[in-house]
Amino acid sequence: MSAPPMDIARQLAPHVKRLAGEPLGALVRAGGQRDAALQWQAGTVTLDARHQRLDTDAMDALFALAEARGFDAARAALLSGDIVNPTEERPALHSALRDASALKDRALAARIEAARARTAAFARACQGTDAPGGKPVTRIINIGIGGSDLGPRLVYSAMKAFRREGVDLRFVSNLDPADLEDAIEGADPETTLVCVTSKSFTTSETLMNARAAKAWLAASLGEEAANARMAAATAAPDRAESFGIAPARIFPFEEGVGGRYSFWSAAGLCLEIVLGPEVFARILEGARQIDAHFAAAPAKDNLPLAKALIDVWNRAGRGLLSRCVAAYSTRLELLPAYLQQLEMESLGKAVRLDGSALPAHSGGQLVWGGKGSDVQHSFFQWLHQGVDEVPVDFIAVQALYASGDERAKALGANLVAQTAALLDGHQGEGDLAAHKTLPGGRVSSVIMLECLDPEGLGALIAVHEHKVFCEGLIYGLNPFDQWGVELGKRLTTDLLEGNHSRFDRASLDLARLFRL
Ligand SMILES: O=P(O)(O)OC[C@H]1O[C@](O)(CO)[C@@H](O)[C@@H]1O
Repeated sequence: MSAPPMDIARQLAPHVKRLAGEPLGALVRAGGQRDAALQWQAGTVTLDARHQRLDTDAMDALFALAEARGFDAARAALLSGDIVNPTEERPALHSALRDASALKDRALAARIEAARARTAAFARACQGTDAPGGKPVTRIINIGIGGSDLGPRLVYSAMKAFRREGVDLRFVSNLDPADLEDAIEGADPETTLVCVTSKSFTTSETLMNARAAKAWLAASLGEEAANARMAAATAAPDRAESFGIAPARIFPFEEGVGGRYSFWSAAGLCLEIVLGPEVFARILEGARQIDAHFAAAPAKDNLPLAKALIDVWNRAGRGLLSRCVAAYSTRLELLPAYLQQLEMESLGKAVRLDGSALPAHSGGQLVWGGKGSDVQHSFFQWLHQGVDEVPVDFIAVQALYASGDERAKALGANLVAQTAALLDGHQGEGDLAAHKTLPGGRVSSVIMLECLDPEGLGALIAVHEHKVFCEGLIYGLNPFDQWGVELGKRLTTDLLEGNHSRFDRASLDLARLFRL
């Protein structure tokens, strides 16, 4: 990561200028080498970027950026467990959680493997009379926020079809008491397990909710039995113990596991219980296959790198701030929210690792989106006829659309229709021609899974994790820290403790209304 900063926009400018004048439809229909150069495959995931305003020369220029930034060495450093998060002096261990064999630090690898065996054993115990309350767990409540919530939430929502019979998982993240009220609805405290998931075990939302959940358990079972139904997943086991959770039910993970990359670790404990260790292992295996592709594929064949470069092209080259993710699958409806944290917390930085400022129109994109085809009836109007161009990532599941169900087939047809409408637009006619015209020329990519099984889900998430790493590398920023979230936490504490001196009048008026 020590390569010097680059003026990405200047290097891409000749290609951006050359391609800006081309009608996108004509560029796409030219076919030839361009077709092959804009499609990638990694295991069961494919990326089709033929609807991007790109050609082979522009792609070559993008791959040259990756080479100039030392892609090969940076990738090796990530996967072998070197310090790739220098502002916190940590490695980034999410790939090692899938397969620790590439780690240089063998003691660390052994710890990761032992931690996995322990969570799997606990998950199995929860299925029978070895469960904390002596009866199989029927309700798991995961209490966590940010990465300690969004990962487990996405995976559970995507993998509902694989959950074990007789057990349900609910999530509590927000401080609104309604979160916990919903999570305990219909639950039997006797057979409920509360998993407190917090890397730091200092996050105030999580700790307050954990206290409230414990009080709910204690109200019907008493203090001791309530404690027995509390488990923790954390990188700070001492703090979890001080909180009152018994060491036997504290499942540690490494400091080098970032919060938004953490569900592969013990932070996925709630998933391992509700899905069973075997299904959880299959999710890891899908991710491991992408890790193997990312590790071995040459730059030009490397799907996560190619996706990163396409996003750099649109952001730094073409100046497009945001990217829309439209997942054409109900099971993947939480993917946009998950990617929002993964990408925006990782790449929402304005300084490079060397402390120099990033130029305008660079750094992470504003990521937003939703579930197709629903979003066609909400914000797609803006994508088709609004003033701004926004690249769209269509997330597709081949086996779903080809399943023979006529609704699923129509869902696939909707996806294809939208990519075509964005590309070609439509020339309106008659008096209202101007209103009925869609300009077209709007870019999109399709990221397709063969099938949304545990392996497919793991692969899809790992592709995005490595993509984010590559973008961080190209921009020269650290995708693994998140200092920007700290100030708000401190100010909240100030308000709750009555330290009002640094607040402005409007803020204090609000504080008074809220009785702070
Ligand atoms: O797991 P923890 O330490 O409770 O943190 C929760 C979340 O808070 C953040 O630190 C900041 O929002 C995220 O990075 C993290 O996922």
